[in-house]
Amino acid sequence: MIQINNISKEYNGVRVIHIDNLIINKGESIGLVGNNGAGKTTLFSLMLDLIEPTTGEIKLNDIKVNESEEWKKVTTAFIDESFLINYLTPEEYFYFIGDLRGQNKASIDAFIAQYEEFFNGEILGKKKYLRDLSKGNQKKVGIIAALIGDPEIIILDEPFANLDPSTQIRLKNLIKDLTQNKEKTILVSSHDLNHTVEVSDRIIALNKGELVKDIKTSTQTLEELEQFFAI
Ligand SMILES: Nc1ncnc2c1ncn2[C@@H]1O[C@H](COP(=O)(O)OP(=O)(O)OP(=O)(O)O)[C@@H](O)[C@H]1O
Repeated sequence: MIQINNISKEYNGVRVIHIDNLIINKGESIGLVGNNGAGKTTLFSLMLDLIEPTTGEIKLNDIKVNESEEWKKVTTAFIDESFLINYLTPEEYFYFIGDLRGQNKASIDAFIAQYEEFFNGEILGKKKYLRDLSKGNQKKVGIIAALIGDPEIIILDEPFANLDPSTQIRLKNLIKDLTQNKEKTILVSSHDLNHTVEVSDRIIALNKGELVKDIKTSTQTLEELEQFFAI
């Protein structure tokens, strides 16, 4: 469960996000939408204790993220390529993350073998450093590495961006599989309203740092969002 209380962040006196109260329950799959600069990445960064809030607090499974590291045992994220280690190959990076999450090499080999199709023959066994992969392929590595160790809370910032159409479809299926048994809490931000609606059971929209929509996904949601963003 994620609890957000009176969270705000200011830069040089300018408030870029403010959310009074928001609760995300275990098992929910959240799509976070909003125009450029709406505050999506800022919200994720606050949840992951990557930046200090100006006011308020965020709790992941009842743990205040800026007071203890315990939430890291159940939480994972891929925000951007700064989460990667550029001088490692994909395999070395997967083993490194596996090591952090108590997984041995054999279990990582078995884990990454499941994603052969997602990697589309461009990631494994190539002996390329992560810095030399295309942006889309770096993203594929980051997303799959984020899933190592079966974390309960998964935060993905714009996972569809830079991915080719085949991979976008595979990623949608992957997210749907992850959410199916309602054991995981998944937050995905995206500018693609179609994708977001398809993989999320609840949509949260930000506008200029304020929460302006919080709706259960239904057959009308895509149209509602398109109308909202058409203004
Ligand atoms: N370090 C910083 N210093 C000053 N302003 C910042 C800083 N980081 C973010 N901001 C501002 O906070 C606001 C929200 O940015 P954020 O990256 O969270 O938006 P976003 O919704 O993720 O946008 P996008 O869709 O373009 O990725 C923007 O106005 C941005 O310029």
